[in-house]
Amino acid sequence: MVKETQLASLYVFILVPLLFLFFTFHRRRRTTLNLPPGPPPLPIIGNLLSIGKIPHLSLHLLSQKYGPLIQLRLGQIPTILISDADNASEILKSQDHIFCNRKELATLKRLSYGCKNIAFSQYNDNWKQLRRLGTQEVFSPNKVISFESGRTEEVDILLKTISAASSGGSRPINMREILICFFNNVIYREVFGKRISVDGECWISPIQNMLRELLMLMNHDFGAADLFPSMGWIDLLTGWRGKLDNVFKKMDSFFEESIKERLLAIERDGRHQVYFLDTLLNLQNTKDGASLSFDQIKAILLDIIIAGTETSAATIEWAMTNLIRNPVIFNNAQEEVRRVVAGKEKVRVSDLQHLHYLKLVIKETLRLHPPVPLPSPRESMKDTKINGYDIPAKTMVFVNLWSIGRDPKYWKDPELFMPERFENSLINFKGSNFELIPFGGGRRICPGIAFGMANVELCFANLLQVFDWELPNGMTKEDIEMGYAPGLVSTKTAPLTLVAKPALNK
Ligand code: HEM
Repeated sequence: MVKETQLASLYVFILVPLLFLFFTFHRRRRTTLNLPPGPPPLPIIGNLLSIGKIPHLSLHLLSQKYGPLIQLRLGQIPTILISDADNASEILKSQDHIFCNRKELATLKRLSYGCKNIAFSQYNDNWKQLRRLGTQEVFSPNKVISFESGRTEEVDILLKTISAASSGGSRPINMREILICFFNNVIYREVFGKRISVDGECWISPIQNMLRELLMLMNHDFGAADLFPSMGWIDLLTGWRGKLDNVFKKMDSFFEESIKERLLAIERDGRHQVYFLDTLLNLQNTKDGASLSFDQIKAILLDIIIAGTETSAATIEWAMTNLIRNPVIFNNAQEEVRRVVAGKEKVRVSDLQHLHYLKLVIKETLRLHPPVPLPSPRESMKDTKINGYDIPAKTMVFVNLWSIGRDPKYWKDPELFMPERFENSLINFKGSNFELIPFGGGRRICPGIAFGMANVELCFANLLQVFDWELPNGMTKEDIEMGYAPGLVSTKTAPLTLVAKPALNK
């Protein structure tokens, strides 16, 4: 057995000098590097206080002061922040092969079966396999088309729910609640082949509460293990780890139950439509050996549910907010929908291709209010340079999509809501124009753009066709608050409340 005195000498004569050499070398290396500018970090916590409650706003202010490429230290993690299109293009296009890794965060790892999903996986074989299968089998254009009738039915239920909730235009309705409920039902139907709730009951369903808890934890509220990897035990003391375990267990048993139910339903009634879950289960035993594990399947279900619901609901809530604040634009959009639909009661999928102005309204909404203003951070996979600055390997990278959409270098009057700015413009949001990247870019660009837009456009067009919208009595457009609530998905501090009257001029 090693004696205590031997251990003490080992510590004093070997470990201490080694640690000293490590830190001296590390510091010297960092000081000889040409690092980007940035606010001076505080001891231990670094620039953590700069993140604030609404990270995309606080970080935007920092970029106004220090520039579009900033260096920060969040706890122990060296970080850079990108806030303009030129640097974003460098990260997401020219050097995408170096920056397409996701930073592994303990919080997200716990919730995603050890990063076995697409969104939080590092750039490794797991991600490559899932992304390939996802693009070919799950998010493909054929799948978008195959859900057309379910999507249409859900829109019809939504319109009835709004009519009932507003009692012919006499009661204001909470747009956020109703939209989140709608998108949950659409996504659940597409995933499991069933609705999540009976009409109007979304907010009291335990599943809905579980999802809200999940999203709150995925907000950029880091656990200690994320920022001080050597001190992850703090999360046990603060109760953070317990909270994660608790939500994870609820989510996992919800997935297990839903999968069991689906398998039973197939056995009982046969399979009339191939839902997302069916596609994933079929990929469990493929001949080419690219089989999915059960954990990977549940992790992808998580991807679809968290990525597909609140993002789409936020897009329409912001679009309606912008319209109600700009009556002329509202009128133009509504007039177009009613002209194209010409006498029909509702907008159908085939009408959407003719709704040119409506699409400009959505594009302008995504520019001003990207639903994911600060996507989950990337990590550099090796030492590199951007604009002459050194970026060491393992640097965490944030790209502020909110700042990019409002950069006066690219956008005239960036704070104004002007869909016409896209008239005769070739700029699209599919990842090739870096001044407009609400879905991100490069290898990790959102694979659900077509799904998201199919649901958003049909729902939004019908809201404009079927109802006339007003602010509740006594409220003017100046009273609409435009502040942001904390959260990974950007929403207004207070939900938009509107009165829906059955349309007169259809
Ligand atoms: C308006 C709706 C949506 C918006 C604004 C949006 C936005 C985004 C953004 C900004 C990212 C991060 C990209 C990056 O890191 O560069 C992302 C990733 C992702 N999105 Fe979406 N999304 C939407 C809808 C959807 C839908 C409907 C689905 C699935 C059905 C989906 C699935 C995903 C997945 C799986 C990823 C992770 C991709 C990866 O890391 O490889 N999204 N999304």
